[in-house]
Amino acid sequence: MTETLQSKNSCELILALDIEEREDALALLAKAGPDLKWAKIGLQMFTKYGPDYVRQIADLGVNVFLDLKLHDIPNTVAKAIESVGKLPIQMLTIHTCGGKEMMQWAVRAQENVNPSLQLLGVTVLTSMDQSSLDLLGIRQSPVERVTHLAGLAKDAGMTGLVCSTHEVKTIREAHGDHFQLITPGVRPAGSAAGDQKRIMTPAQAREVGSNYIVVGRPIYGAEDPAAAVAAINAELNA
Ligand SMILES: O=c1ccn([C@@H]2O[C@H](COP(=O)(O)O)[C@@H](O)[C@H]2O)c(=O)[nH]1
Repeated sequence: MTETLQSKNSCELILALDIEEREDALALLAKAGPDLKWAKIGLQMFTKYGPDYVRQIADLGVNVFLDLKLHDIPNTVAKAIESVGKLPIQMLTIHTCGGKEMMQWAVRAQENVNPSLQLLGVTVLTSMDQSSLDLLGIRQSPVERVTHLAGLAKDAGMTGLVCSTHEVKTIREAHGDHFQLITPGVRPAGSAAGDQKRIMTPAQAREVGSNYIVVGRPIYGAEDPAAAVAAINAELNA
């Protein structure tokens, strides 16, 4: 599938495939049908099934977001991007808290290996709140921290971020449409938050200006995952 990155006014669903077995993930994608255009492969499935699994998912015709959250010294991150950047993926994550130099090396590696790959900088994980930052000794609120990391990411040449829906407006005010904003921690009304702390519904995410929402458990844990996908898409397109 040839992907087109979203404009500011539209918001698209990415399904997080944090599923135990490869066959179950493939069956879920088959059931979701053409309404689902993006699948996210994270550490759980990539560490178990590797690059061949990425190719298998891409062969189904969905765009692939490889969520490896790379965080290491600049050279190591750049080399990892040179490796996975050759896979049929449209998005890849690194951690912005790896620093400006790490992000600069990452951007250079991405531009060399796959110029159309959207590199995304993870800011403050959506599972964290003020008390999580306090425990780390970070004297900033989540929104202050995300805003600071967004500025660093922009200076390093990054054009995509992973943040929570709670920071989208602030980032848009500061940087306009510079960034593609991908927001996990999205929960349809009535769904369990689980470990997610900074959450909103799909409709609220679209309203604040997210380009993409990432949803996992409320879909693959639902009795009818295809219906859950349809309901979220209906909310995003209302
Ligand atoms: O800040 C972040 C960055 C990444 N994630 C990932 O998104 C999904 C969310 O899954 P749910 O089941 O909908 O909670 C998961 O793969 C995370 O690794 C995130 O949640 N927050």
